[in-house]
Amino acid sequence: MNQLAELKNINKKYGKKKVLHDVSLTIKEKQVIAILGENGSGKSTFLRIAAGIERPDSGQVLYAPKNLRTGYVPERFPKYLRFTPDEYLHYIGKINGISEIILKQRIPLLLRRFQLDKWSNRRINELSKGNIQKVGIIQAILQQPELLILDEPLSGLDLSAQQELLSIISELKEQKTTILLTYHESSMFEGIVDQTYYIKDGCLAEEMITEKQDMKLIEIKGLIDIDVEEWKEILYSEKREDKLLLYVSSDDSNQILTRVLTAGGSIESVNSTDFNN
Ligand SMILES: Nc1ncnc2c1ncn2[C@@H]1O[C@H](COP(=O)(O)OP(=O)(O)OP(=O)(O)O)[C@@H](O)[C@H]1O
Repeated sequence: MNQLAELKNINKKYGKKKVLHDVSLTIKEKQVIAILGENGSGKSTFLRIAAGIERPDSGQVLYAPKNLRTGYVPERFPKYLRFTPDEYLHYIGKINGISEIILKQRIPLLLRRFQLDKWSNRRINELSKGNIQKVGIIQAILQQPELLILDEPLSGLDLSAQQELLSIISELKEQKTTILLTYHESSMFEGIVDQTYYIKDGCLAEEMITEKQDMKLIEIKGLIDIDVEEWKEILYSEKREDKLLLYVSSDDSNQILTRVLTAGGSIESVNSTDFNN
């Protein structure tokens, strides 16, 4: 397998906060690599540096070939764009030097593949979160990137949009696109990811333990004034519309359920899940 990119001895600080400490990673072609870690551990920073969008304080990002085509989808794709998906994708395509003839073929095909064709003349700011996320992915794959970087691509989407996006990501893998991504919905990516790394205390380590924690996913509503996310037992939390999704170890779930009820919240559902941490 040929080497596609290499991040060498990357260091990054924000103010006094050291986020990445001497991090190195080799990305080989046709691999799907996951970068996992707790909230705030530096995953997005690492992905932005790998995409060439952010500069490290020291260290090198080397691509082979030098003009490697990279596509990057941020965790939050801008939702206030007043373009239609069609206009926006033409604009991005032109910036990337793709000819009008190719864009006229490729954009309608991608819009159809992502089931966005019926929305292609609506403005992006009028679309649902899932459809905006799909526009974000199309802009990244429009130039057929050799390296696709996805920052929490499923975050904030409902289950059917998540499954649809997952099948598109699997398809890209089958087409031999190299993918670097981060996510929290680990069980959904089983079978897609080839290698997993964790960022902890600024350092990157390859997955050592494949043992999964027995986890519960708790959906709650109605705890507006309490900062539940500060509860130390919560491994990961996510706001989704009016609900809050909490991932906790099964051992802690009863304690968390009691605390939610005591604080006046309502429990919408409790499900078993897995989550590599
Ligand atoms: N532009 C920035 N300016 C200042 N601090 C930043 C900036 N970007 C990130 N940080 C800080 O760097 C740390 C790492 O942030 P980053 O977004 O990379 O983490 P993450 O692992 O992606 O988190 P999450 O899982 O919550 O998305 C955090 O403490 C964050 O507040």
